[in-house]
Amino acid sequence: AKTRHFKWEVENMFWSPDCIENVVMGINGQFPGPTIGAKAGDTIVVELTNKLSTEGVVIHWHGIRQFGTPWADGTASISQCAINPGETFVYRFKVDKAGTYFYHGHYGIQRSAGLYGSLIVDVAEGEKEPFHYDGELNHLLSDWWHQSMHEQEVGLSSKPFRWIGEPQSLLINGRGQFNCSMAAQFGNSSAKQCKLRGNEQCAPQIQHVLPRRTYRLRIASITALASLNFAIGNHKLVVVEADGNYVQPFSVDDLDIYSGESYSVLLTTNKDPSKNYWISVGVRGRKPQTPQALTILNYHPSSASKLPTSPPPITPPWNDYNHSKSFSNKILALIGSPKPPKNYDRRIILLNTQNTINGYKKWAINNISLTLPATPFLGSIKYGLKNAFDQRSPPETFSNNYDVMKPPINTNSTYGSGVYMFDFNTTVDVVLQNANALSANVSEIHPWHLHGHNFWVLGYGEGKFEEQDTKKFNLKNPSIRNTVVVFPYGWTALRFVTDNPGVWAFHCHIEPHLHMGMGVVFAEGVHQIGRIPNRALACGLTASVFMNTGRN
Ligand SMILES: O=C1O[C@H]([C@@H](O)CO)C(O)=C1O
Repeated sequence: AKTRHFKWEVENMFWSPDCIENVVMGINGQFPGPTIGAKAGDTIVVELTNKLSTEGVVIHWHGIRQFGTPWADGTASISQCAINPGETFVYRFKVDKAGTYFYHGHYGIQRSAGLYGSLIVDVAEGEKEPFHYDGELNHLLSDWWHQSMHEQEVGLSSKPFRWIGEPQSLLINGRGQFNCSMAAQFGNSSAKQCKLRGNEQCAPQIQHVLPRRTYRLRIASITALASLNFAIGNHKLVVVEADGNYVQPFSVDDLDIYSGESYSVLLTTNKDPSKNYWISVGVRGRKPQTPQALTILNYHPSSASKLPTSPPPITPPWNDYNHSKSFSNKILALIGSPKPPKNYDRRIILLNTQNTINGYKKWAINNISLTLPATPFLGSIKYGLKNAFDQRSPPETFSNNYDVMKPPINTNSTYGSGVYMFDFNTTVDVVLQNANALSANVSEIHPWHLHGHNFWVLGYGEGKFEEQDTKKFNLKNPSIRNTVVVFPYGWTALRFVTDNPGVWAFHCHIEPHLHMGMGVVFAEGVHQIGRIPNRALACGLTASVFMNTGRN
């Protein structure tokens, strides 16, 4: 195993992700940030210098569990203090599991500013994947607004509330076309045909393939809001990996991907090699106002500038949830994958609701809207600093007479920063319960992401979760993931083992929703954690501890 060293500088810079110039948060002058490639067992060292000059920064390594390094999880207020302008923080962690991962900002809504990139972990030297491929192609998917991150944030925190709206563009590897369409000549767009030379920042990255080969397509979604559908014209996709875990292979025409998820699919280049084919990405789950993102699958030796001969694949209708559910239900663990424990030690039911607090629009979990404290939980729990956050345990469930199918009768909610404290090495079941939002007949999609862990997806259901639903839990071959969707008016059940000492965020991966309070904090085994680097905790009340004792 190797140690891979990187020196990164985070800075704001002018960039044209969708052919319109904006400001993006880049790394070393690049947007998206550099792709990290590694092998399972390697140690990654990123010396991150904040060159933003007016705000702090942190980076979360999404899908990396941080066994033994909980201070490197990159969550401001949870695992570390934000890195101040001019300061450098060293992230050092092991990538123990092969898979398709990514990294992104986890402070304020910096992910919406474009602070993200890919992290790809191959199997260790001498090891083999359980499938064969000749080459691989990476697709990091995101959504993009012309309004700046700061304008978006102020809108979300204002009274009256100003919603960010739907994205202006979808980006594939940081590239989209706002004022033109690659497929305008096929008549399904009001935009004019793109006349790109190819060297523009917004020019699509053409994916080049050889005929009669098998490719591994890595697809990851780092969107701030949009749920996406990925398809390639005339080609089937065989799903083999989800969030760094192997799945029982199955074939689809298109796949839904929610923010925070990743997949690998196998593509066989067995179509007419004298043609090129569309790679398309469209919006699902919210009424779209954003055109499809397009790029081209270019078969050798066809010219890369040759457009496909037919229109791009049609994205399934945004509200065809049966299509989405059918896809989710097909995702099962590869035979031989670790199975969940048969029983759980503790079950928490988390109801998500849209609420108001003093007229501000928020999201709440069991009627508590998460606010992050000034002192990172990792330090305040370890040092027993009781003034640092709410000491009361957050509720384990919600009122039995709450009607999840109707808007809340009382929209009021409260702020909170309590922590679910779990006994070490126990089995926890979480049931995510969706509900009607503030407006009647609206319930939204929420992809939930757990830090520090993978979990088993035991099942999905409609309406309110009932005890008898546990009979339908899949304990035989549930998929293993770190992000899972909760469908409108439905519930999702998952199970995990508290085997990783640390403090871990569990939250909706929609960036504005997390910012509006849609998350909870889990902690386990914090007292077993050894020395935490001072740099991680040199803020808030933990800074005072260091000043008084001279050491951590
Ligand atoms: O959090 C959200 O707020 C808006 C809407 O509910 C109120 O404007 C929306 O679509 C969200 O997802």
